Parts: sequence; structure tokens; C-alpha cells
Amino acid sequence: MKYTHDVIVIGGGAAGLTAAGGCGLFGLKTALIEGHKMGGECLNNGCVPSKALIAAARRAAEAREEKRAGVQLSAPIVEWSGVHRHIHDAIAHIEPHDSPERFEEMGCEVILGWAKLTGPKSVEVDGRTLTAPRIVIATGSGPLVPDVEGLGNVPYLTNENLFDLTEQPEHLVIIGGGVIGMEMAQAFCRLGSEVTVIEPGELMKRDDRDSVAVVKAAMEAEGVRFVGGKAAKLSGGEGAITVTTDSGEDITGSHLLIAVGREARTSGYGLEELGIELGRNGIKVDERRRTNLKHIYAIGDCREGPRLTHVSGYEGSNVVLEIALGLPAKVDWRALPWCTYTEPEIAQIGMTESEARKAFGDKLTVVTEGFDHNERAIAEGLDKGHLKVMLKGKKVVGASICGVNAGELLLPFTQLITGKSGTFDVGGAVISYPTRAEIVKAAAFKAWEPTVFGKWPKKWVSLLAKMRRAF
Ligand SMILES: Cc1cc2nc3c(=O)[nH]c(=O)nc-3n(C[C@H](O)[C@H](O)[C@H](O)COP(=O)(O)OP(=O)(O)OC[C@H]3O[C@@H](n4cnc5c(N)ncnc54)[C@H](O)[C@@H]3O)c2cc1C
Ligand SMILES: NC(=O)c1ccc[n+]([C@@H]2O[C@H](COP(=O)([O-])OP(=O)(O)OC[C@H]3O[C@@H](n4cnc5c(N)ncnc54)[C@H](O)[C@@H]3O)[C@@H](O)[C@H]2O)c1
Repeated sequence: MKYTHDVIVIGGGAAGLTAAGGCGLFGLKTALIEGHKMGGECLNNGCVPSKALIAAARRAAEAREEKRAGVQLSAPIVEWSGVHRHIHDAIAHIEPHDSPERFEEMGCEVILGWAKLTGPKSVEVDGRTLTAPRIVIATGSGPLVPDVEGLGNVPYLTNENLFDLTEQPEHLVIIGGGVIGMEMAQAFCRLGSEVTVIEPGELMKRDDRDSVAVVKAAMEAEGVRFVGGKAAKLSGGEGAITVTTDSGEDITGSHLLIAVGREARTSGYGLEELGIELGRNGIKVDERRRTNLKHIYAIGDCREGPRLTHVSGYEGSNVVLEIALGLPAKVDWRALPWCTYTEPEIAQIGMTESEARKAFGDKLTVVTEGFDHNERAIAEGLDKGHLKVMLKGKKVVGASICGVNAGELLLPFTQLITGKSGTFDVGGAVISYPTRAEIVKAAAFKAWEPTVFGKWPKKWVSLLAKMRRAF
């Protein structure tokens, strides 16, 4: 069969861009198809606008703070049009990085249009039929909209229209106390909106409980209200939307944000017709990200599994190894990091304490260091939070960090968990003083403390001292 391309990539988000860019750079004839906006969710409706909003909120929070270090700032004046501009300037600034021109330069043919799989090795887009021996599906996910009574009759926001708000919500009610709910609740509250979060279970349930407790307390102190319960009914209309929880409580706000998870994009472009197997929420894939049709890969948010930009990028690189170099590349989640950009931040890598306890029982050691003993944090007056390191023997299996810029401290743990460095190396490293990173060294050293100051070293020291006294 004569093919038009070596590989066809459907979707120009973090996953598809990485896969297509890599294949293009290796010289493969690569088609990259995007139906909406290059950059996908992360650039247009996700990470970038949310972190830009969080940055604006942090400025407001700092100004609103009563007094710290003897310095009083004047109260913040939030100009919503300026916040809106800042968000969209950030997107515009990054756009060229994800643009068709940049990917054409890498050797891809970029086609802007909606793709449909029309056969095991063929894709139709804009009336053209493309064929290739390998196809990568990277169609992402959209906001999950739950089946709540009355939803069709009230206006609501999701991450797809939240960042286009041209007016500041007076009272934002958020359904869902997951990652989006928590990040957005703090940001809107800091910018001056009243905020209520409705969550039936645990807030940020995938994260370390001690870390979430610190963040919840910080957010409550800033004014965020948390309501336990499931959104069961919606009523009202523009400017006054009421959420009734399953326990009968009514919460009325000016705006409603739905943040109850993601739904993989798996319909309307030929997956069912081809017989590609689907799981509970996404395309079924093996460890090499192959679907049941082995020459078709599915990566990023559209398949079952973790949904994060760096995960999409990682899987994109893996399929480049598979397709361009012919190397089988299994995903390895042992050192999967993620970070929630509240203040303080919550960062996690590998196992949480509860996961590690389940896996290792009594063999688990948890070393905890508080930022209230870190001299940089004390000097800055920002010493909330901690580092918890989960160890099996002296081997790190996970770390949970809660504190200012916690996400920046994850890198050494990637090395520690994958065995590329050890707690002894990190515990003995020279680290600039005063930095928050010293907390990592302190925790790593703690793992060795009982050994270093243990019975045998002490015996040796005493023998040496005795000899010195004698001669
Ligand atoms: C509010 C929010 C904040 C977030 N913050 C973070 C964060 O701080 N850190 C982090 O790591 N992750 C974050 N995420 C998650 C992150 O955005 C996603 O995991 C990531 O963007 C997924 O990338 P993807 O390429 O798999 O999918 P997407 O970005 O969804 O890209 C898929 C692309 O495929 C296109 N497409 C779909 N079907 C077709 C078709 N048939 N033909 C052609 N094109 C098609 C779509 O238009 C889309 O552009 C956040 C998500 C949200 C919603
Ligand atoms: N910093 C980051 O890395 C970051 C930031 C934002 C989003 N994301 C990605 O986006 C994904 C989606 O985030 P999310 O916050 O929408 O999902 P989530 O899965 O983190 O949380 C959804 C929450 O909604 C709750 N919920 C479900 N139905 C409900 C109902 N009827 N009433 C009230 N609450 C209800 C659930 O109990 C859950 O706690 C994340 O899992 C993550 O992959 C990542």
C-alpha cells in the first residue's frame, strides 16, 4: 500500500504536539491535524489561563495581607478588565510556541480541520484522505458535565468559558472540590469574589491528607466557604443561581462553575466504527499506549489514566520512540509528579502516605520535616507546610510537599524514586543557604541519621578517640 504519510497525529494539544514534533524532527512524513485551537486545553482553557489568573490573585492577596515584615501595602484595587487582559496576554505570548508555523518548521504538515478515522490506516480531513502505517490519537478531554436536575435551565461556567468572563463574579459557587475547584476558589476569593465550594467527598482526594488540611485551613482563613454535599438540583437564572445539595442546603451565587472532572473525547470521529475499545472514561491502551489496533496509539487526556500536561508530553515522547525509532516504550508511573497551585502549593510524587502504607505496611517509614524549621521560610515569614518522605528502608517511594513553591522541590525526588540517586547522596549534598531546598537534604539525611550516629560508627569513634588519647 502506498501511504500519503508515515504517521498521522490527530489533535494539537500537549500530547499531539510532542508526538508530531518529535516524529517531524526525525524526518518522518508527519501529518498533524487540529480541529480547534493549536495548543489544546493547556494553552487555551487550562494550565496557562488558570496560572495567569492565580498570579493576579497572588498580587491581590499580598496587598490585602494585614501586615508582614513590618510593611503595610495599600489595599488592592482589582480591575477585572486588566485581569482578563493579563490572562489573554499570557496565552498570546505562548501561542507562537504551539503555532502551525513552528510545527511546519519541525517537518510536520499541519492541517487545521476535524479529522475522522475512516479505516484502520486512513483519516479524512477537509475532504482529503490521508493514509499512514501509524496513527496517533491525541484528542484530549472536555469538562465533565454531571447529570444534575435543572442543569439545562441555568447558566453555568466550565473551564471552557471561565477565562472569558468579562465581569467579576460577585459570588462564585463551585461544584467540585478537586484540583480545578480548589485552585479557582482561592484565586477568585483573593480577587474579591465571595466563593463557596460544594464537595460531597474529600477535597483533592488524590493528595496527601495532611497537605490538604493545611491548604483548606489557609483558604478558610482567606474566606472560602466549604459545603459538604453533592449538588442535587439547580434552579434560578442569570445572576442568581441556586444549588441545592443532597442534604437540602441551598446555596445561591451570581455565577456557577462546574468542576467535577474530565470526559475523554472519544466519540464522533470514527473510533466506534473501527472497533477501538473504550474503557470507563477513555480509550483503552496498553503500557505502550497502543490501542487494541496495535498500530494506532492513544495518548494524553483521551485515554484512560492520569490527565496532566507533562503526562501528555511524556506519552508523546514515548510514541516518538515507538514510531520513529521502533523502540518499545512502556510508561512508568513510579515517579509521577503533580502539583496544585494553591497557596501554599501541594506537590506530590510517587506514593502518598496512605498508598505507601497499603503497599508496605510496617516496613514503611515516613520522615516529616516542617517548613517552620527551614530558615529561609522563617526569614520570609511563610513557614506553613511540610515535606513528608515515604521510605521503604532507605529507598524513597514517594514524597508529599506542602508549602510556598512546593512544586519546584520535586525534581530530586524523581531521581530518588527512580534510583538515579540515593538518600545518602542527597543527604550529603552541599546546598545553598538559605533555601527551601534544604528541607529535601534534611529529610534525606534523617533517613540515614540512625545509621550514621548508630552503634557501630559510635564504637569506631570511641576507639579512635581512645587511640588519640593514648598516643
Ligand atoms: C482549568 C485546568 C487547569 C489545568 N492545569 C494544569 C496544570 O497546571 N498542570 C498540568 O499538568 N495539567 C493541567 N491541566 C490538565 C491539562 O490541561 C491537560 O492534561 C492537557 O492539556 C491534555 O493535553 P492533550 O494534548 O492530551 O489534550 P488537549 O489539550 O485536550 O488537546 C486535544 C486537541 O485535540 C483536538 N481534537 C479533538 N478531536 C479532534 C479531531 N477529531 N480532529 C482534530 N482535532 C481534534 C482538540 O481540539 C484539542 O486541541 C489543567 C486542565 C484544566 C481544565
Ligand atoms: N495543577 C494541576 O495539575 C491541574 C489543575 C487543574 C486541573 N487539572 C487536571 O484537570 C482534571 C480535572 O479537574 P477537576 O477539578 O475538574 O476534577 P477532580 O477529579 O480533581 O475533582 C472533581 C471533584 O468533583 C466532585 N464532584 C463530582 N460530582 C459532584 C457533584 N454532583 N457535586 C459536588 N461535587 C461533585 C468529586 O467528588 C471530586 O472531588 C484533574 O484531574 C487534573 O487532571 C490539573
